[in-house]
Amino acid sequence: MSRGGPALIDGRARARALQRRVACDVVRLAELGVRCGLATVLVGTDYAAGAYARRLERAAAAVGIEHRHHHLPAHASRGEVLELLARLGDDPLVSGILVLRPLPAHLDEGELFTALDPAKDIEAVHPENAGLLALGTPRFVPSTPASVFHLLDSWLDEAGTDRDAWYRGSTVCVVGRSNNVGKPLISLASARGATVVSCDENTSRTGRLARYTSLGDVLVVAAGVPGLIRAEHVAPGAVVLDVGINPVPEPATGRTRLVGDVDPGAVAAAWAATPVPGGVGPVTDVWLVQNTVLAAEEAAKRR
Ligand SMILES: Nc1nc(=O)c2c([nH]1)NC[C@@H]1CN(c3ccc(C(=O)N[C@@H](CCC(=O)O)C(=O)O)cc3)C=[N+]21
Repeated sequence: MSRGGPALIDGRARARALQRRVACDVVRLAELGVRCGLATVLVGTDYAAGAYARRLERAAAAVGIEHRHHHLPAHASRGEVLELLARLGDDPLVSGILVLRPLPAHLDEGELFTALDPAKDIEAVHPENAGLLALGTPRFVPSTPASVFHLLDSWLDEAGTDRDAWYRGSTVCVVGRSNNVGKPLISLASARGATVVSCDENTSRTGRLARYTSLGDVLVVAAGVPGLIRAEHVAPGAVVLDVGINPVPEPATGRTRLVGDVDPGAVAAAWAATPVPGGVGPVTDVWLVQNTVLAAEEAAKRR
């Protein structure tokens, strides 16, 4: 390569390849009389959540599965949301349910997640599914952390590495410890036999972030802080995966632009890195649809 710098891991191309596979699965299941349906639930008007619901709408259509979006007002009561979740749980045409985040402050996220039918909980937020994932025996792998490892696994395969041996000899550093991304990433890295380092905002606040991130042969950043990771945080030859999608205003044009948690200059000495946009993000919607198809297949086996 003449350009220098790291190889870019193309999330859009990998998302398209995954989408083709899922579309074939949908056809195969339809021939067996199995139908797949995704239900998304949005309470209120969060912009990012609404935008993600529209992405999922397109992802569902692209593989030929049903999608129904349920939009409740921001003041919807706990009882109204629970009633909707129960109805979706009973609906045989719904195989997967996604409750968009963030929820309005008056709703208890944990209570709603626990009310989901675990067999339809395609983001693994129900305690049973979160527990299975932590034990290393997941029913569903949640889409964002799954996408990170899908990109990483496929990158290692294309590079001709013995993936299992490589993970066992490597350190994966995860920045961010959210329930939906950081914690499942720790479980997935552990399941591959990697040495795992977990940092959160306290590591950064107390000035120790670079000390730990520079240990990572893999550095995954899911902090939601634009440009948090700079060159001094990245080990030469590392693979860097950026989960951040931060909207920042462009004063020149008056528009907003998406930037990651990794400063573009940070990865100059890395082996490979995911861009934002076009890295982890595009794989997530296809993965979620794949989980919806998997849920339908499992439900059919039980009947
Ligand atoms: N329960 C729940 N699960 C979520 O996963 C969830 C959520 N709630 N609430 C909203 C956020 C937001 N989110 C995005 C995922 C992918 C892109 C994405 O693919 N972005 C493109 C760029 C799109 C553009 O350029 O506008 C990219 O990264 O290349 C964006 C946003 C998932 N979220």
